Amino acid sequence: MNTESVKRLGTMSQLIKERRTVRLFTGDPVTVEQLTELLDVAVWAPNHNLREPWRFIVYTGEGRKVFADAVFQSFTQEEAKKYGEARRNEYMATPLHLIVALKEDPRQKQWDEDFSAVSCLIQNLQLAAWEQGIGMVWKSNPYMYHPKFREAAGIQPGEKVVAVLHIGYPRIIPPAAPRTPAIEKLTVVDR
Ligand SMILES: Cc1cc2nc3c(=O)[nH]c(=O)nc-3n(C[C@H](O)[C@H](O)[C@H](O)COP(=O)(O)O)c2cc1C
Repeated sequence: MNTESVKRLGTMSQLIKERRTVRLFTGDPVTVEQLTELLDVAVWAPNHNLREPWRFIVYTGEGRKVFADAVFQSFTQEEAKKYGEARRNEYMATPLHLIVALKEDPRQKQWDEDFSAVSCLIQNLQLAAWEQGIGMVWKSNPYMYHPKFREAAGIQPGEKVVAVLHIGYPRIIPPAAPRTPAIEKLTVVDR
């Protein structure tokens, strides 16, 4: 599948099934304006009491160095030597890096609701982007929890990084990994 065939996708069901996580991007830019439009779709995610518990930080252009440096700061000396350079190059070649952060509520119920809402928002974003031929990978790397990464990336105390998303036009779209039919995980209670 290429970008053109992504654009031809028809129904919402098709869009959901055909979206793929993209890890390799072309050099074509995705602008902050494009991202903002997509986020303005994504924020229609359901969220309890309309708390809108999210915040976004995007790194683009030279700002990608800030992101790369933040990740680098979380590395041990050995890790930095092993893949520091490769990671920097990869980050500088990817159009956008987006952090989606959750404003953490100290109340458990609200925290759970808000985390769920942010997850809904992220999937909205992935689908809205895919409709435009834009791909991304949702990352959950250990550096997200590292104090040095958090500080260098601009994460505030009381914020949880829910996702780091690397965003761009797909260079390679991976084949779909099959899903287990829902019936196999469905318990029907009818009496
Ligand atoms: C919470 C979450 C964390 C993820 N973390 C990573 C990650 O760290 N690295 C990665 O390559 N993909 C990550 N993914 C993407 C999944 O690997 C991907 O969704 C899965 O392989 C299915 O592929 P698909 O999205 O193309 O259907 C993550 C997805 C989710 C929802």
